Amino acid sequence: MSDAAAVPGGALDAPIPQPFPAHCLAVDGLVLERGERLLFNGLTFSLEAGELLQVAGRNGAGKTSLLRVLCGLTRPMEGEMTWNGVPVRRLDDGPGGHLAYLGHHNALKDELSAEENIQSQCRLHGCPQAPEVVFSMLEELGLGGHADLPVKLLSQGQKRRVALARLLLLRRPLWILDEPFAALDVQVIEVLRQALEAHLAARGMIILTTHQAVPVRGTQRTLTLGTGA
Ligand SMILES: Nc1ncnc2c1ncn2[C@@H]1O[C@H](COP(=O)(O)OP(=O)(O)OP(=O)(O)O)[C@@H](O)[C@H]1O
Repeated sequence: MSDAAAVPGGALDAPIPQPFPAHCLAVDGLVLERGERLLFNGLTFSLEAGELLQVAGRNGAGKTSLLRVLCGLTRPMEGEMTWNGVPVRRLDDGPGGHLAYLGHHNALKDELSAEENIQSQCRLHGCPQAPEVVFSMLEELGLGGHADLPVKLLSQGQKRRVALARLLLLRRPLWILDEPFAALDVQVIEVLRQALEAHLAARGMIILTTHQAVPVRGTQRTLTLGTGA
């Protein structure tokens, strides 16, 4: 099935979501070694409500590794993170947490449909959604006719769209996204671009890696790894 299947209007018509409270994240003095390579040493940055941080750097510079540290999937040798001034070991993505993470893998269960994948994850994260809300989001992302199929039957780009629909419905203030534009056709790139802008406008925060410029209005900063940071 063509990944260029229609996205109605090619745009997400959803209004800007209810604003989040003004959170802030501070990262101080992170040190990480991988396979005997020092990827970063004393890495320090902060992020305020409504800001986007693009993590840049050449292949192998440590971008994915940094996102994994932020999500608590990899433990740094040294360093501290605070969320609203309170030290945290990891940015919680469990029920009641503040984080939604979209990595290289979509983390979908192959045997479940798009709708079931999203419903189960939303319930697990403590924000159950009405079926019509899920279907409407899938429709926005051009998956209206595919909501009931096991996701193993979807193309790579369609699976990525399901993962994006889940991200948009999880309602978390901090999005951590690893190469979110990869495997998307131009129409869904536009949907994602608008979703990122709406998230920032609602005082959400975004940390993402991408090898392209981020075509999003709003406060953006760049953190380039592999420069002795
Ligand atoms: N589990 C691991 N064990 C050993 N080395 C690892 C591990 N995971 C990553 N690395 C190494 O850490 C370095 C940084 O990898 P990482 O995936 O963070 O880079 P990246 O900047 O995201 O790269 P790309 O742009 O290619 O996605 C690489 O040299 C990689 O081989």
